[in-house]
Amino acid sequence: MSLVEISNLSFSYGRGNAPVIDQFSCSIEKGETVGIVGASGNGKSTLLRLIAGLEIPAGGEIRINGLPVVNESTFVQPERRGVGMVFQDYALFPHMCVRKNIEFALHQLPRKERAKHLEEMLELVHLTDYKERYPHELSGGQQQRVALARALAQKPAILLMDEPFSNLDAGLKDSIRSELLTILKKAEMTCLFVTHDWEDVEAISDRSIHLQS
Ligand SMILES: Nc1ncnc2c1ncn2[C@@H]1O[C@H](COP(=O)(O)OP(=O)(O)OP(=O)(O)O)[C@@H](O)[C@H]1O
Repeated sequence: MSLVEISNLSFSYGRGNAPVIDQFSCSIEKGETVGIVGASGNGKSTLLRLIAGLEIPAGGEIRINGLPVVNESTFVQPERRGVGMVFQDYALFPHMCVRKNIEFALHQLPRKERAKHLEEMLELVHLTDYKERYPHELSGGQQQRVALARALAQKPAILLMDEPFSNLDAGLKDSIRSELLTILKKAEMTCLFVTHDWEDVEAISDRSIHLQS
């Protein structure tokens, strides 16, 4: 069974506008890292938002772990889908230190478990020594790792990442890509990410999906 199954998904921004996603279908296996590529504006970010539950499709179905999260009669709220999302700008809370940014994702755990899980996440992304720093005191790559830790902390079934490397300079990209690959494989994570860059696809994905406009 595929972890994510998308069938005949359609979506447009506003009634009467041309569809951004038109009868799109694909499936993703557990543990796979899949890159979504395609021309600018052809709906890559929208597809991630639909899977996360941040947009409602006009038609079609998305199943996660065999259960429908959206179809004509079902809509499962984003926080109940088992989806972690890393946004293009990382969306860290600027007034919270690294520790608090990650703890935010752990609020439903009992205090003791929360502390243990926080330490595990910090170790995974190599930021144990940075936990009291604020986002503006971190490099782009370190901010990306905080966003990743926050998304992974919720133990999502699938991790969605929108242009995860776009804010990094060329020098950082190589090392961050290989670090990310190690983290994903260590966590046995299923991951779907959007990119413009074929080098990202070659570096970290098992395969790619070309989204046609
Ligand atoms: N909130 C919105 N309201 C109206 N139209 C939107 C909205 N968000 C995106 N669009 C339009 O929908 C289309 C798909 O946008 P989307 O961001 O999914 O594309 P993308 O493939 O991720 O683009 P890029 O590669 O440039 O980031 C674009 O034409 C965009 O202008």
